[in-house]
Amino acid sequence: MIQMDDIIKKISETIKTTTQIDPELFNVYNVKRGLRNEDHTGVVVGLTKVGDVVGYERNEDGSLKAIPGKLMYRGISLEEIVRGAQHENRLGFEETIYLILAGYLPDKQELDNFSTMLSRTMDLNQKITMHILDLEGQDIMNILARCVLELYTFDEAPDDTSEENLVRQSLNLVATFPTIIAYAYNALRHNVGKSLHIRHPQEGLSLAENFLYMMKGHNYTPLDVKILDLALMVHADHGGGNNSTFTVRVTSSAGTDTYSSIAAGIGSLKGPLHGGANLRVVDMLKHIKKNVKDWTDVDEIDTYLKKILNKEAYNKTGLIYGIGHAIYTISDPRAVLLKEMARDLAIEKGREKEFNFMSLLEERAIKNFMEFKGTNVKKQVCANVDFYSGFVYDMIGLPQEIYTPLFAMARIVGWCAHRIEELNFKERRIIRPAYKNASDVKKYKEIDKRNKQ
Ligand SMILES: CC(=O)SCCNC(=O)CCNC(=O)[C@H](O)C(C)(C)COP(=O)(O)OP(=O)(O)OC[C@H]1O[C@@H](n2cnc3c(N)ncnc32)[C@H](O)[C@@H]1OP(=O)(O)O
Ligand SMILES: O=C([O-])CC(=O)C(=O)O
Repeated sequence: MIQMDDIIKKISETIKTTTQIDPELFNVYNVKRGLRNEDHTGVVVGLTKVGDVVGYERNEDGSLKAIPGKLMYRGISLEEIVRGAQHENRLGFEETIYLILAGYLPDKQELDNFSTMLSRTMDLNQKITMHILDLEGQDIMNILARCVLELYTFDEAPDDTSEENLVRQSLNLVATFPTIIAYAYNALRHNVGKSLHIRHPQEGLSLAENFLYMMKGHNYTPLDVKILDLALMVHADHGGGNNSTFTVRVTSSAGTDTYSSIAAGIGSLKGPLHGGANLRVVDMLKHIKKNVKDWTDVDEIDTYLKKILNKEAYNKTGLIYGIGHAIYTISDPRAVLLKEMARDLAIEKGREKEFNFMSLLEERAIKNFMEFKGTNVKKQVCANVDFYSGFVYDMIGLPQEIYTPLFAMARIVGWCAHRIEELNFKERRIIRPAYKNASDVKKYKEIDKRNKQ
C-alpha cells in the first residue's frame, strides 16, 4: 500500500531542486530580495503617519551614515513619551494607545475617560471565556490567533469597515488581548495540574496592572506594574514595514475583516526572526550559560559565539538572536530603554551577575558578528528590542509562555492604527507586487507519456 510517508519523502526530494533559484537572477532582473535594497535598506512601499523608525542617515554620496536609532509615535519620540510618564510618575501605556490610535496626545480628561473605558472593556463575556478555556494547545500565540478568528462570530458587524466600526473593533481588541492571553495561560497551567484562576479584570486598574492581576492575583508590586507598562509602551508600534504590521496592511488592503487581518499579524509576529525572537533569546541564553563556564571570560564567550555564527552550536541556524535589525544600526532605542530597566531591576532583585553577563554578551556578539562578516557587512548591528525583554519579564515573575504574546498585547495597537490608515487612505489600492517567473516554459504531457521521476 502507498504510504503518505513515501509521498512526503519523494516530494521533499523534488523540492530540493524546484525551490532553488539562481541568486544571480535577482541581479539580472533587479529583484529586491526581502524587499531590501543593495545596501540592506528597505524598499519604500508605502506612506504612513503612525510611526517612524530611523536607523541611519544618507551621506552626500548616497552611502549610509549609522546613527543612534530613533522611534516616533505620531511624530513624537518614544523616549520623550516614556520620560514624560516617568517624570510625572504615572503609567503611560493608555496614553500611548490613545496617541497611536487617535493621532494626538490626550488631555487629562480625555485620558481619564479613555483609561476607564478600556478597563471596563477588558472583561469578556462568559461564552467567550468558556471558549478560550476550551481551546486546546500549548502555544499561546497560536491560541490567541484562533481566539481572534473566533471573535468574528461574536461580532454583530464583523465585515463593516466604516471608521466607527474599525475604531470599535480596535478598542475591543486592545482591551481584551490582555484578558485572552491571561486566561489562555491560566488554562495552560490548569492542563498541567495547577489550579485554575479566572479573575475578572478590575475597573479602574490600568491595562498593565489588570494583566498582572489576572495572571497572578495580588502577587505583584507597583514596580512590576511600572515595568510592564513601560515594556508595553516600547512595543506598541514600529512603522508600517515590520513583518507583522506589513502583513496586517497587506491583508487589510484586500478589504478583509479585522479578525482575519489581525490573526495574520499574530502569525507573523510569532516567527523567530520577528517577535518570537524574544523567546529564542531566552533559550539561547540558557544554552550559552550552560556552555560558557566563566561568565566574565571574554575569550570563552567569543569562542562560543563564533561557534553559533559558524552554525556549529545552539540551533545551528548561524543566528545570534536579539542581535541585528532591518533598520537600526548603532542602537535600537527600545533595547536601550529595556536595558536600563533590566539594570535597575537586576540591582533590586540581586541578579546583577546575570545582567552583567548579558551586557557583555551583547558587546561580544556585536564584535564577533562584525568580524565574522568582515568586508561583507553592509551595516552595523546592535541589540534589538528582543534582547533584554525576556530577562525583564522573568524578573517581574512572568512565564516564558507569554513573552511573545506580551509583544502582541502591545503591538495590537500599531496593527489597528495601520489597518485604519490603510483602509481610510483615499488613494488606497490593493497591495499586489510582482514575482518574475524564473521557471522554464514546458509542454503539457499526457499522463501515459510522462517519465517516472
Ligand atoms: C521585533 C523584531 O522583529 S526585532 C528582530 C528580532 N530577530 C532576531 O533577533 C533574530 C536575529 N536577527 C536576525 O535574524 C536579523 O538581524 C533580522 C531578521 C532581524 C534582520 O535581518 P536583515 O534585515 O536581513 O538584516 P541585515 O540586512 O542587517 O543582515 C545582514 C546579514 O547579516 C546576517 N545577520 C543579521 N543578523 C544576524 C544575527 N543576529 N546573527 C547572525 N547573522 C545575522 C543576515 O542573515 C544577513 O546575512 P546575508 O547577508 O548572508 O543574507
Ligand atoms: O521593524 C522590524 O523589522 C521589526 C521590529 O523591530 C518590530 O516590529 O518591532
